[in-house]
Amino acid sequence: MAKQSKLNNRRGKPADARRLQPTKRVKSTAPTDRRSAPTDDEHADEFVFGRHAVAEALREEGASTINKLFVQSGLTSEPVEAILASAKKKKILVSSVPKTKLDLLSDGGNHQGVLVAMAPYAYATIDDLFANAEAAGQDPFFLVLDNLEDPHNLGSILRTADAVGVHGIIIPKHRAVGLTGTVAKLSTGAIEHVPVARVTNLTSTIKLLKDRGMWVFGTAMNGQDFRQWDAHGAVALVIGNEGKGISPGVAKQMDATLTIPMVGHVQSLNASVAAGILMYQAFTSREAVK
Ligand SMILES: C[S@@+](CC[C@H](N)C(=O)[O-])C[C@H]1O[C@@H](n2cnc3c(N)ncnc32)[C@H](O)[C@@H]1O
Repeated sequence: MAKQSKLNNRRGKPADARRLQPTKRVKSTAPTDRRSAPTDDEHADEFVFGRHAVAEALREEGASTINKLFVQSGLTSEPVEAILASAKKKKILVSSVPKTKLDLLSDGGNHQGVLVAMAPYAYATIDDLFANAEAAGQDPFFLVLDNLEDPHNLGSILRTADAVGVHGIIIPKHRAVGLTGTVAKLSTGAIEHVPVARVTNLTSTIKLLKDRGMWVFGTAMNGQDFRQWDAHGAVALVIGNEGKGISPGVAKQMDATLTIPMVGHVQSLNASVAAGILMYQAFTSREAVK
């Protein structure tokens, strides 16, 4: 693709070379109160509950490991206010829920009106992703997942991403599936090798990637045939939500849009299938000698 030479000119300076992989959390902040979750509710599979345990978890862990704080609706007391202030300081999402929800998530435990959902894997930063590429001695190859909701899709995408040497995946913090136990299982170990960064605003993160010299490719039904895609250079591939596709704000940031041609009766492919096909096109073209 002609644009590739432009891409190479725009390439930014990579961050410091430090290989980074998502680390499985082993430290328990509240051994007596932590239990496995009964479901994949709220994209986490471990919960810490009870005022003391939650306060301690908030003190020791950051937004990279705590997915969300749940507080019983209408509960106001000094310890709860302190917990809320601590969550706000660490930019952790807070959700006000009925007591029955906390009863369910804590499996009938003594939650005292507060519970935090913990990510089973720590998230990386954008700098970590660049450092991962640099450590591999390669131009960065990232995936951006625009509000994927299905853990099966994220697990499957991680698995293919590992296979083709993706240096990192970027997901939004809100309204999207994160690194859960289900995702880890479906990734068949790939979650250990592909760093995932979780960001507050995908649009501004994509602007930042472009400022750092990346060429950003969207995916939709009205783009260029993906078989022409030469993914040499620093590239990010954006995959859209299962129902809505790529959101309008993110779509505006794309340097080009790729389409996998379809001749059948359905309107689009499953997100992880499309991601797999596109990742392999990137892999094949990046491997090819120019
Ligand atoms: C199930 S599709 C979303 C369909 C959505 N209704 C739309 O109009 O975009 C989920 C994502 O998979 C990718 N995708 C699916 N089929 C594709 C195709 N034929 N070409 C390119 N990307 C595709 C895109 O990233 C899309 O946003």
